[in-house]
Amino acid sequence: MTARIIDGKALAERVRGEIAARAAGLAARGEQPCLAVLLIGSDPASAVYVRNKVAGCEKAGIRSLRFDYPADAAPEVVMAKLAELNADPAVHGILVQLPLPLQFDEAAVLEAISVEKDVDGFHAENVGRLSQNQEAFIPCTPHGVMKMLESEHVPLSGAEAVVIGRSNIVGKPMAMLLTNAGATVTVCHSKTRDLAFHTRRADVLVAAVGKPRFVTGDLIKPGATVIDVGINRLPDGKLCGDVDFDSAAAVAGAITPVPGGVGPMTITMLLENTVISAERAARRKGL
Ligand SMILES: NC(=O)C1=CN([C@@H]2O[C@H](COP(=O)(O)OP(=O)(O)OC[C@H]3O[C@@H](n4cnc5c(N)ncnc54)[C@H](OP(=O)(O)O)[C@@H]3O)[C@@H](O)[C@H]2O)C=CC1
Ligand SMILES: Nc1nc(=O)c2c([nH]1)NC[C@@H]1CN(c3ccc(C(=O)N[C@@H](CCC(=O)O)C(=O)O)cc3)C=[N+]21
Repeated sequence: MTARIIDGKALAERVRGEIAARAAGLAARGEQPCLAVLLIGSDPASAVYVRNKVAGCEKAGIRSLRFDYPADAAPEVVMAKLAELNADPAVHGILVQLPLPLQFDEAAVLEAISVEKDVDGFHAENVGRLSQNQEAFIPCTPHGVMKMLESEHVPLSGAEAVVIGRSNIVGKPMAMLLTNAGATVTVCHSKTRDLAFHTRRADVLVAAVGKPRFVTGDLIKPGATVIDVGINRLPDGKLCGDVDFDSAAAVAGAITPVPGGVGPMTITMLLENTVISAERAARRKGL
């Protein structure tokens, strides 16, 4: 068996077309969507992602503001900028690229972003809303995964879903969304005693581990849908996922590639959240 490849890039293109149309409609009413991105430090991977986000905005007709700070920036300076952006009615979304340098209290920075502009969905209030299945900004990576599962008509109600990884930005919100969709969810992590026992039962397996080619074919149930969130840069400069693509594709029913899978959908969901925020602002102003 060879797995069907889930083309995240193609889906992202399609969804971005719809987002661009909504952005154009907003601009015509005088409310052009605008995303502010803050990058602190000079991590090369973060710089690439931020560049991709800004480019994605531009193509969709979303204005972007970029603020770069040195790695030794004072937290007060960044907090003051966040306060300014919170108060700026022309700004609809604010994103602080993670990870942050050590002098920053990450939770405090995320809390300092206004809930209405928290297009990453990392503010505690949005996290709480998601856990209660209330309307909230949903973190972009797991949201993108849900869109991919939806577009592939992968049944989730009653399905066994296994997420490897329990981070705040991927694993936990992923588990929450799958739970809300009716799956029976198991969250695995570095302390999990028998990983294969869990993963081999998964109809839907999401890998967010941060280890290149960690999930091999022998961990996968035949016919399962495998979602590879991992982005790992190999010594030769090539990008690879957390899933060993070749051995996995021989067992799985469907699989996402890296690159061209979850990554492009992550940025798409960021653009969508920014447009949603701008639509709410326009409605408040009666536009
Ligand atoms: N495509 C995209 O848009 C995005 C991709 N990523 C990528 O996804 C991956 C995960 O990101 P992120 O969640 O931020 O990473 P983290 O490092 O925060 O989390 C990794 C998780 O994997 C678990 N883990 C580590 N080793 C093992 C192991 N041997 N067995 C089982 N579980 C293990 C950790 O467990 P423990 O908690 O016990 O330490 C942790 O929960 C990375 O490759 C990252 O680059 C991230 C964000 C967006
Ligand atoms: N506040 C915050 N929000 C984030 O959403 C966030 C973050 N911090 N920190 C880091 C992770 C990582 N992340 C990615 C986004 C796009 C691609 C992406 O576009 N990937 C392309 C390839 C990119 C390349 O060529 O390097 C692909 O998979 O096809 C990858 C990873 C968002 N993150």
